[in-house]
Amino acid sequence: MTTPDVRHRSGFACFVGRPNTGKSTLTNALVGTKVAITSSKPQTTRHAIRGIVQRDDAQLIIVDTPGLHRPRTLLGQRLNDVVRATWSEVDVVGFCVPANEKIGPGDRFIATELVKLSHHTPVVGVVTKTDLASRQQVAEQLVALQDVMEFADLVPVSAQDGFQVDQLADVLVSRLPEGPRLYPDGELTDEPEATLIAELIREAALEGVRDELPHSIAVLVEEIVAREDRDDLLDVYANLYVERDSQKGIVLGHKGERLRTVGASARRQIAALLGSKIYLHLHVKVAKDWQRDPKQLRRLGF
Ligand SMILES: Nc1nc2c(ncn2[C@@H]2O[C@H](COP(=O)(O)OP(=O)(O)OP(=O)(O)O)[C@@H](O)[C@H]2O)c(=O)[nH]1
Repeated sequence: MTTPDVRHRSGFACFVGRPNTGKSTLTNALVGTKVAITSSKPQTTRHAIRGIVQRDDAQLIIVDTPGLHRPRTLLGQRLNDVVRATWSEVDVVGFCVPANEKIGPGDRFIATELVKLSHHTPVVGVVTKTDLASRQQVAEQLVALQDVMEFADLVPVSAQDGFQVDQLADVLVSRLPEGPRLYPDGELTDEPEATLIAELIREAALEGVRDELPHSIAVLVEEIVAREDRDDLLDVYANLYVERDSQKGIVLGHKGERLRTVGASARRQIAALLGSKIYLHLHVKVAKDWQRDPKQLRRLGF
């Protein structure tokens, strides 16, 4: 229960950083196993919700961002625009740098971008994977990180052994505005995995084409099976349904390139969700006017 002298806070956070810096693992450590059903997300964010930290005094919603890349193509630039838009929509950003790796050009590139928004969105420096470094190394990394940009706060954590995970939650929560829960309790879910996976794929597929295909994509996970003779690999079979042939083209992209990107992005998230390597078999199908056909709708899980 919220005590009268502590005001309830709620809002959004995202973690940014080079690939492999521990963002997903940290999100999972903060959130536990509860995942939000993104189809019921509040209108305040257009981005995939990775999880919700639910406390008596706060609700912290962690959203996902695709990685920021040095743009080489127009698509790369567009993607980066999406990333920046997300960063400026959240209440607090966590910039993740692992304790056991030297800060490099990739980190500095991200920092240059973060500095631009740090006057209106607080950026917390997060030194991750502290269990892989000595105390001395962690201390040095904190100092080195401070040289990269000015942070609202600095927190070393290990998602692996739980070191300072609660403290990080406190720091992030302290940066949220006062406000009521954005999700009622009931919307945190232990949804069947297939529903969550379908939602992750749908979100990935909508990224960047939401305006063109706002409500025209549905995803059905047909099967999740363990690969024979392997205990570390799951095959996930999913179909992505659109209403018209023209929409199929949009989803596939030139020579199927867009679908491959969508698949790769969804695969990473599904792997994080299931804690296993996965192979995603993703196919696009046209289900004519599925939004108006109750039979189709039921089949697609609506
Ligand atoms: N020892 C240790 N390993 C960690 C920790 N956090 C993450 N890892 C490992 O580091 C690797 C990358 O972690 P992820 O959470 O996937 O990193 P990410 O930043 O989300 O990666 P991308 O999705 O590629 O951007 C995985 O093998 C994790 O198991 C930690 O606190 N300690």
